[in-house]
Amino acid sequence: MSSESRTADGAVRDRMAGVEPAAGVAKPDPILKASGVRRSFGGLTAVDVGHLEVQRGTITALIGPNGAGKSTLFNLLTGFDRVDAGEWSFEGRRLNGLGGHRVARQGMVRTFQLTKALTRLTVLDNMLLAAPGQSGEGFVGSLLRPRWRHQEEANRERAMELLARFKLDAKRDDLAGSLSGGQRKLLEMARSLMVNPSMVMLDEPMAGVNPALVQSLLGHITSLRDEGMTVLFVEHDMDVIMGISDWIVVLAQGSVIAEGRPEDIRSNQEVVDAYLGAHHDEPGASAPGSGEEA
Ligand SMILES: Nc1ncnc2c1ncn2[C@@H]1O[C@H](COP(=O)(O)OP(=O)(O)OP(=O)(O)O)[C@@H](O)[C@H]1O
Repeated sequence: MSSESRTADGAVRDRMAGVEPAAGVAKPDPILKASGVRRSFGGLTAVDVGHLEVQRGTITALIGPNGAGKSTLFNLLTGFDRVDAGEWSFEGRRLNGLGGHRVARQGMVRTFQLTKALTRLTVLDNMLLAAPGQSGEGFVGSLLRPRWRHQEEANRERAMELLARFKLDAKRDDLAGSLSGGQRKLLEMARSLMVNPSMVMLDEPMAGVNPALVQSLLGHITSLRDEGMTVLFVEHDMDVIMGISDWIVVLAQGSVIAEGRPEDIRSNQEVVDAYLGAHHDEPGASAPGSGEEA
């Protein structure tokens, strides 16, 4: 770990010092706040979150058993699904009713459990499609061409920078469909950074990734935090969760049942009973339902 990273870790710990490990607890400087967020599918309540705050500049893990509502909560907060009730704000701005693209423009982006890379486009085109203000070029576009050309050049430069950072620059002209599962995850992460977000939400970034790339992905996630971004991620692998998270939020049956630092969560009997079970002490063990593919 670099000394820069140690400093960032320390800074995060200082900011979280004194925060009670309790479900719904207020944070000193929350970037995201949600209250009373509910979503049902027929008779099933998938999400029912009383209150949740995410501290700026942290890596926060959202964990819980299969069907706990983690992906649904991600979808709701990022404008990919509609709440039945509740409200939430990002950087103090209410996000209710905004669709995914508008949420991303506010600085909060997400990746998907199943990567959304467009397999028949090149790696570079996938990046460019995620660029801000990307709307295709119609008749009006052709009139505005000079201004757009400048924007396009800036987007291309940013895309190449990010591809280099994620070691995908040599693959820029390959079809995204030819990438391995792990490389697609890297592409997904790189794409999400095209809009210069202040918060990234990663839905199972390690699922289906071989162990060598897991290390690389972990390094990238830590770097995002060390550069000041806030990371909220869903993950099943307990080693990853305990090793990388500054804070952990536990969801069960749609509600937050516990929050805290990794050591708080490890010793929380309710969480152990509800989720971790016998798995939490076994090195390399994944929690139930991790669905690991590689
Ligand atoms: N579009 C939908 N229609 C009906 N039920 C849904 C829909 N989306 C999610 N659900 C249900 O809502 C509950 C929460 O699902 P969700 O996918 O959010 O859980 P999760 O915690 O992300 O699970 P996993 O760890 O398996 O990905 C589940 O019971 C699921 O079957």
